[in-house]
Amino acid sequence: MVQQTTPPPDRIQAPGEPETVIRVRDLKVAFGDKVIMDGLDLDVLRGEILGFVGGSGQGKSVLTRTILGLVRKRRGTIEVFGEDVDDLNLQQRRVLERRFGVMFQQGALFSALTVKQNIQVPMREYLHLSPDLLDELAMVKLDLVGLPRDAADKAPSELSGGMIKRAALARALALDPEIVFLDEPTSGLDPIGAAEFDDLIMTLKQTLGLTVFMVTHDLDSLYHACDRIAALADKKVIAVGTLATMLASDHPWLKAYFGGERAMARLPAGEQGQSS
Ligand SMILES: Nc1ncnc2c1ncn2[C@@H]1O[C@H](COP(=O)(O)OP(=O)(O)OP(=O)(O)O)[C@@H](O)[C@H]1O
Repeated sequence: MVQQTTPPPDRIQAPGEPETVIRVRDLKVAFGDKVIMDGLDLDVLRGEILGFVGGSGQGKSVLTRTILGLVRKRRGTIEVFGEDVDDLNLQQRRVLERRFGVMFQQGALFSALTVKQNIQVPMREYLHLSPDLLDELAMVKLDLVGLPRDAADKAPSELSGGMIKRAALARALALDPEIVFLDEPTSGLDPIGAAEFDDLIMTLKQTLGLTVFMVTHDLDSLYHACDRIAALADKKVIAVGTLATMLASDHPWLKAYFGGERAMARLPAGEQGQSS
């Protein structure tokens, strides 16, 4: 007989409520005796763009790498698609990895490979396809991110900053992931290029149903592209919610971040009255 177990109250999903695709609880990460996170909780919901903010060196990239299994945690649980990652064997882990796409800071393309070959790196690792099919798939990914097809045979050094970001995104999308992790995707882009990149992410979210975990310092991205924002300070996620939630927070770091002159100047008109 199959034993029925009742999920704990915080796991029961009300009808119509978005699924939690990443669920982090009581996470502790440290390097030696330097504690980076302690008691961190975070939910990422299916189909959302979650903007992740925090001061420099607070651990945003480390959290991403911990969720990806690249940094070992000291304590806590990380569940992805409802599975505790600690319970997965090597094969299950590889299956899970295929559902992730990752775009590291500065694109991190292999400089000795062409754009097409870069996009094909994850495909070669996980799929067994003919060279022709690999080429066709790479072209589909180029189209998807709005790169011209003649970019395929170029070296990363021949691309503009904006094109490098798009190529890196194409590689992150190589395996048709369900969740993409973007580490400061618009850094180094001019405001027009950054806005175009945000539009691309929003379009991909709509058309592919992607869930996006985006570490960013870009206020415009936070205001215009993100469905929710999570803020990291004091080794924890101190607030999570819409921009209005951030603006209403009394936490000193959030007040300084979102209430500062630069942030206020960029605030969408509808939110202007939210912060004092
Ligand atoms: N492998 C490592 N070994 C030791 N310390 C590390 C390691 N990786 C990161 N750290 C430290 O962890 C802290 C958090 O780093 P992290 O790169 O996550 O910050 P961040 O919030 O992403 O910063 P930024 O916004 O500047 O990119 C830093 O103090 C960093 O020096």
